[in-house]
This record gives sequence, C-alpha cells and structure tokens, in this order.
Amino acid sequence: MSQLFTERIWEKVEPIWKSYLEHPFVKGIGEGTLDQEKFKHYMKQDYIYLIEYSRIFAIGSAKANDLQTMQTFANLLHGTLHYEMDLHREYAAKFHITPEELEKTEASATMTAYTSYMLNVSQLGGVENAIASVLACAWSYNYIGKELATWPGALDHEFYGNWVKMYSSDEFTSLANECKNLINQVAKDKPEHEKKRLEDIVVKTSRFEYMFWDMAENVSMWPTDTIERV
Ligand SMILES: Cc1ncc(C[n+]2csc(CCO)c2C)c(N)n1
Repeated sequence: MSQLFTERIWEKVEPIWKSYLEHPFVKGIGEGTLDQEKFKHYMKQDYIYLIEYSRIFAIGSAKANDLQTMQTFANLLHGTLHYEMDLHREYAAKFHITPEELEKTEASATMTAYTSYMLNVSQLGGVENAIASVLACAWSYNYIGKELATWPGALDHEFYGNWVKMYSSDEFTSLANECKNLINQVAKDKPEHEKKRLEDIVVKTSRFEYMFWDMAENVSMWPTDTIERV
C-alpha cells in the first residue's frame, strides 16, 4: 500500500512538533508551573486566534467539492466556536474576564501574521489549501495534549488539568483525525508538485505554531492592550 500523505507530512513536522514539548510555555502547562498571568495573555490571544481560524473552516466548507467535506468543515467550525472556545471562556471567568472583554483583545503581531497567512492561503486555490492550512493546528494540539497527558500529574492539575484534558480528549482526537482524513483524501490523486506545495503549507503553519508559543512565553516583550472590534 502506498504511503498516506499524513505519514509523509509527519516525517517533516516531527522535529518541529517535538520542539514544542521542550518549549518553556508548553512545559510549564505540562508540569503545572506556568505563570498564570502568562497563561491569561495566551488565552486572550488564542481566543481571537480561534475567531479568525473559524473563518477558514467556513471557507473550507464553501469551497468543498462534496457534501462530506462540507459537513466535516461545518462540524469543525461548530466544534471550535462552541466547544473549544468554551474552554477559553471558562478560563477567562477564573480571571474575571467576560466573553465580551475577551473579544476586545488586541491582536499580537504573531497572531496577526499566523492567521493572515492561513486566511490568505485558504482564499487562494481550491479546498485543499484550506485543508492544509488548518491541519497543523488541529493535529499538533492533539499531539501536545496526548503527550502532556502522560506527564505525572498533568491531567489532574487543578488549574492546567482542564487544558490538557481538552486537547487529549477523544472528541479532539476525532476532530484532528477528521482533518487528517481530509488531507489524505484530497492529496491522494495530486501530482508531486502539488503535494509538495501542500506539505510546505503544513510546515509553515507548524513554524507559526512555535512562534505562537514563543509569543505567549515572551509576553513581557510584546504587551498588548484592549481594543474596540470594528
Ligand atoms: C494557536 C493555536 N493553534 C491551534 C489550536 C488548536 N485548535 C484550533 S482549531 C482546532 C480544532 C477544532 O476546534 C484546534 C484543536 C489553538 N487553540 N491555538
């Protein structure tokens, strides 16, 4: 049997994703030692990230060539807006931040660069571009969640345990698997130069993921404010 496209991608992204587990911010979540003020900033940036990210699922749904792909994107869109973002709203409540205040977070340069790239790529070309640009986010978080879940005490940590539980959960594993199935289907009959182009999108977004962790860790260098959304 020929190699699945996700197996080929894995060879490229594995070293990048392994480095997430060495990153002080991710390690801080897994070991339960992360400064909560840093986590608060990350949650706020991630909340507005998910708003932009959701648009890509909507683009994917609009560009889908078949009903099943359309349903998968609609499912991912719903899951993000109603399930993943609930986690952020719950953490925000612990910090006495309302959902309305969360929405007014000023975007960091990294968050803007990352989502602008994904939105741009997804609007160019066909549905495969949208599929490639969402893959690293959904799959790498599930990878991190499942890894951290094996660290002693991570799942039961009184503050960060819910984060680890969410991203290692069966629900999130199946959302990540849906994204993997989509890319495997769409890449199957593509010529090599197209496969390489899609692979490059996944590698690039994997680098952006690293930059997002770095942005979260180094908040003191790049503080953000609250803005009115227009
Ligand atoms: C920077 C950043 N990257 C990835 C995710 C994770 N994520 C985004 S959408 C999705 C799938 C369905 O909700 C997942 C797992 C995040 N929260 N923040």
